[in-house]
Amino acid sequence: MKRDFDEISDDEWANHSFKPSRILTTTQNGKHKSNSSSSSFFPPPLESFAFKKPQHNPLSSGDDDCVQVTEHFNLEDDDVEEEEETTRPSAVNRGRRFVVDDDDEDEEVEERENGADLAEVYDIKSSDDEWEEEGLAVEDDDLVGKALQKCAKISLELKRELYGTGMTSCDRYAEVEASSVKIVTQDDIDAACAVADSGFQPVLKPYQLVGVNFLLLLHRKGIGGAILADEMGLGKTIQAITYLTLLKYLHNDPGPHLIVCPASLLENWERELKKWCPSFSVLLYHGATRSAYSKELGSLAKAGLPLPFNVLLVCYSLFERHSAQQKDDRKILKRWQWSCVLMDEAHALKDKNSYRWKNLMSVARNANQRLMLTGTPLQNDLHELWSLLEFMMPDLFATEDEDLKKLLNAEDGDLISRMKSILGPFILRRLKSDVMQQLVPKIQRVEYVSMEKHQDCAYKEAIEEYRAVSHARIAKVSKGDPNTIVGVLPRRQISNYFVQFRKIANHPLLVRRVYSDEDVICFAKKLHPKGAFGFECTLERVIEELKSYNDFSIHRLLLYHDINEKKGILSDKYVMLSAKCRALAELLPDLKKCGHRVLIFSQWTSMLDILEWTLDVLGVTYRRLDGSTQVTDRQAIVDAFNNDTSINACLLSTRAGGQGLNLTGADTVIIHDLDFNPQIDRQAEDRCHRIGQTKPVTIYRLVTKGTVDENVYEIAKRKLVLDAAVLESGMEVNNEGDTLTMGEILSSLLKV
Ligand SMILES: Nc1ncnc2c1ncn2[C@@H]1O[C@H](COP(=O)(O)OP(=O)(O)OP(=O)(O)O)[C@@H](O)[C@H]1O
Repeated sequence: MKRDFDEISDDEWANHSFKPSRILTTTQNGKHKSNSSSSSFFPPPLESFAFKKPQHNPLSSGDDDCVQVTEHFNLEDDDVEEEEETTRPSAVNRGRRFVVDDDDEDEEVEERENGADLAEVYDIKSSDDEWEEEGLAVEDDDLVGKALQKCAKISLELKRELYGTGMTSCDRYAEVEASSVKIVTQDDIDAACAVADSGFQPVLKPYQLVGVNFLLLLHRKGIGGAILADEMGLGKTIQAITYLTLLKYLHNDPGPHLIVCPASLLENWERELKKWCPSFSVLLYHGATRSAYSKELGSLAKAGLPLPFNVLLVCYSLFERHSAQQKDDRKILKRWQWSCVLMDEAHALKDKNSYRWKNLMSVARNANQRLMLTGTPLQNDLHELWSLLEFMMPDLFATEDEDLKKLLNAEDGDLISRMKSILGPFILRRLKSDVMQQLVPKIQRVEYVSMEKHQDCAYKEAIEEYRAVSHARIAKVSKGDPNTIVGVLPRRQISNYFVQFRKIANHPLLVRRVYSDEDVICFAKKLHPKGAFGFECTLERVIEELKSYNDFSIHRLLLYHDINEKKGILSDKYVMLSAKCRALAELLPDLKKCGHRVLIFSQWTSMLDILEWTLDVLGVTYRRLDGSTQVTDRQAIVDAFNNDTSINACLLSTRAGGQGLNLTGADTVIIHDLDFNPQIDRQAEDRCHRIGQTKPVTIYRLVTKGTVDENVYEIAKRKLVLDAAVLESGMEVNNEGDTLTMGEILSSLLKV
């Protein structure tokens, strides 16, 4: 079957976490006890964190903007694709900020400003006996426990610093508005950000000021990583930019900083940097001009000259591909000692085995600090969260992937509380409900829609077809339960069936049912002489290709080639064959009449095509943004939508349009098809529920009744329980209800 769900690759589907890794069982007598509550555990005294203004104001010196090229300059640096990159000793040692590796005492350690590495400062133990004394001994195979040991002292010290001695058991920094740590105040920010001739005066909200202090605190303590995980739209970008400004102002550190973000956000970052820190020079390293800059940067590096900018802004794709140009780019990036490598939407690093993770790590490992911004740090499971931790602090969290995977799949209440303790010192997360009482309300609605005859028949036919195929297969290979396909059908096939059911639940035109094989042969005969598939293509090949098309794709092809005979181009009534499109037909005109403006998200571009048709039929004006939209056009589309109230709607693919964009021109979000990963949908809904929104926001989730849509919704809800349990204080996992795997769902659907 031809792939027509462009936003999701086959690999992604195959690896999609449908597994119910979060059947959460709270152990009654958990083998491991959380160490964070150990009261017999007193860390060594720390230096004072009191804020001192520098004697010398770095802003007054023009030369301070110049940044030295690292001396570890190696033109022959290999890219990470060449296998053992991440374990190469030189890469590990070069920029190493602290060492906690128990048995490698000879490691070369770069001394910190205050003359000691973190392992020394926090007196991290090297032998089991010493841990035993502290009541923190763990078994050899307890990977989480080991990491917890390493974090415990850092954690306690930082918590004490933030909360005072009475509150060391607090799990997160959310409530630190009353924090005793005030390294900087708004006055300091005024002084640091003041630029002559600029009418703009940045004023941080109180919790944002806390966020900046949190980052400065970790920096002062020489902690090489941090995760700023405030909910979407609370201003992480602004806090990060202010922090970088203060590094220059307080610590005479003008960079260079490397900022990595999704392509859609490059322009927004450039704009916010210009607005909030106009004194920084920023180089956007992307698109056509990149190769020109690449040569220039390469020459600068070769000549050992300082970089002429404070911030280099790049997108994640630079770390994903294997083209010669991208390999060259990465080699160049590795040559500089970055002060801060900042990753926006850092959940993009949830897969430690991806090229993106490894390539970016090979650049970021040497940085003084790896700062991650994400409103959704916990995506599908704890294993993915660990990938983020390992990226942030490789020395602390690196471990054998396979062992960890097994361990973190066995999620339970005790493990979750231990993960909370591990995260404690490094993560700052505030929820909108915590800090922005004045933020407009968000109303959640789930619309269960009912299929009518055509769609219902299509769904039932698909069940019959797949049931017959899978039963034949089961009969052939298995003598076991005839009603389970798990372990009998290949995973990919289960996944394909599931996708087919999801498609029909979304729109029946996403499969071929209207056009028969005879129709297809007839169309092929018309299309072949027109060279629709190239003039060298044989008629047989055209027929074969067309047979793999869905109804909508054939309709579009006929439309394009103007072939409109009997049962040719479909009439508008076909677009209303889906329950969801009919729901839109009811909802959108009303919303338009009341002046509401709407964001409509789908995971599939082919579905967005059908939605365009639907909106045309309904007379709703719209813009569209998906993965195929030129990066240079994306901000213009966002601006056009936000500023032009005559545009009623914006169609977005959940992947390309769901992250980072500010679309406060809308006050309504429709999630047309839900993702298994609820964080993806959360990201999408917060495009308009954010600072700057003045109207209450309504979120509609469309779920087709009696289809796998309902299972996807259940799985997504369950995953949010884990998210709240790990990242929110006071929330606990519960054992109510099991989450089925995709295979189990299909088994029950296909059983006789
Ligand atoms: N203190 C402030 N004063 C004025 N505007 C602000 C302030 N803080 C944030 N904003 C504005 O609020 C909007 C949301 O901020 P931002 O994009 O930084 O949020 P975010 O947390 O990074 O969101 P996401 O997770 O969706 O990327 C932006 O338009 C930003 O300019």
